[in-house]
Amino acid sequence: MRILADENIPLVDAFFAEFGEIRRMPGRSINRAALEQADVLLVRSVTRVDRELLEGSPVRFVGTCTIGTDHLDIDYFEEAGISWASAPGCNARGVVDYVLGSLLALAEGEGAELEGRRYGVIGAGEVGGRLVEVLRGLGWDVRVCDPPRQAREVGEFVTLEEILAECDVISVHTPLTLDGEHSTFHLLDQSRLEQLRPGAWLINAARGAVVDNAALREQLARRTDIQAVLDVWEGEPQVDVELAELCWIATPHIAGYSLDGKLRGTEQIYLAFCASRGLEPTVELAELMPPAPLRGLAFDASTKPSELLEIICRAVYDPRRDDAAFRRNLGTDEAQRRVGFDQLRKQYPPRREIDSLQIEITGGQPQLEQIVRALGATVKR
Ligand SMILES: NC(=O)c1ccc[n+]([C@@H]2O[C@H](COP(=O)([O-])OP(=O)(O)OC[C@H]3O[C@@H](n4cnc5c(N)ncnc54)[C@H](O)[C@@H]3O)[C@@H](O)[C@H]2O)c1
Ligand SMILES: O=C(O)[C@H](O)[C@H](O)COP(=O)(O)O
Repeated sequence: MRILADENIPLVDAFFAEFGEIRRMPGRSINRAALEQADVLLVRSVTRVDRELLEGSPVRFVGTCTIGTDHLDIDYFEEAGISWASAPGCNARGVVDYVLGSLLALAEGEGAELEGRRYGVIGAGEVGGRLVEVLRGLGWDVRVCDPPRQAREVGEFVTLEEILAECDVISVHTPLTLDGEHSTFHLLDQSRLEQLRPGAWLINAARGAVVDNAALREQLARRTDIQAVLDVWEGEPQVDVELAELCWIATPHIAGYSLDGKLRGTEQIYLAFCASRGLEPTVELAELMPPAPLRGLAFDASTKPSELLEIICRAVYDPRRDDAAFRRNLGTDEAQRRVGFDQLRKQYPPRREIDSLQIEITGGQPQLEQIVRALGATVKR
């Protein structure tokens, strides 16, 4: 079997070498010619995989080691009988850690208290659902807008208009969809952005085009009270420099780039591939995952709740590090900025996830232990 893989898929050899010869390429360079000799195509989000790319090729399995599927033409795969798989939820925790780190940075910069604000989560699936759980676990006031879920389940959902009118912090976690009843292309367009509350914070770590970037740039330029955190950009790797400069945190689509999340993405595609061929999986991620450099932290009962939250989150990940690197790249010329965007992602330093930490609180303290549990970490006894 001939496998063509994006060069940025980690552990591709460990999981796929037993099935045949693996060829690697930059994801943005994968083309029809490269696929003439491929039965299996493994991609990330930067490769558009559709009829134009695949028609006439021997490819019979497409796996994307990502949560998002907006770069795949799934209707075409089904019409052409091509098996496919994505990696739902693989890096959702990394995005939650990114949002927490961004909230801490915003709170510090704006001199605001996080617990006094009202949170609106738009799209409560793998990422948004976990985020809601964490924020509510911290005892914060959270509203959820998810019309597709609302149509299927009983739950406490609100409309997008209510989120805009009532929430001080809005975090967007929908897929990018271009059509259908709940299409999300420019879900936050000019008229909705105009409805942001005074002092609102907007976070988008979903897909760039869910927020109208030009309209957001205009809002941020006009209203100095609102703040934005953007990890994803319309037209990336191209970035609207003026918009990026107006953001509180700006990063090159790395919110979900925890090492754990990336490796789980490869594992999930391996498992899906085995299932599609009726094969018994033989490789286990647990045996390949390197130990985390930071296993645990210890506090005493005098620690303030806000300090505990800040120390735990920042010990694992602080998005200001990625923001600083991203801004250095903004200063280069346009061609270099696009290359730099991809390079920052390709050379991303290993980052682990908050929920792998063991936290000891000597003397016990129920409020502190509740924060640890809300973050998904373990209280060490
Ligand atoms: N920045 C990153 O590194 C990164 C990492 C992981 C995922 N993502 C992106 O985050 C997004 C969410 O991922 P996920 O795994 O949670 O997806 P998911 O499919 O599990 O959840 C998406 C949720 O959005 C809801 N939704 C759909 N249309 C909506 C609408 N119009 N209004 C409100 N809600 C709507 C769905 O019902 C669903 O519950 C995707 O766009 C994904 O590509 C980005
Ligand atoms: O959809 C996802 O899983 C994320 O957006 C993921 O972080 C994308 O990473 P990429 O495939 O672009 O490396």
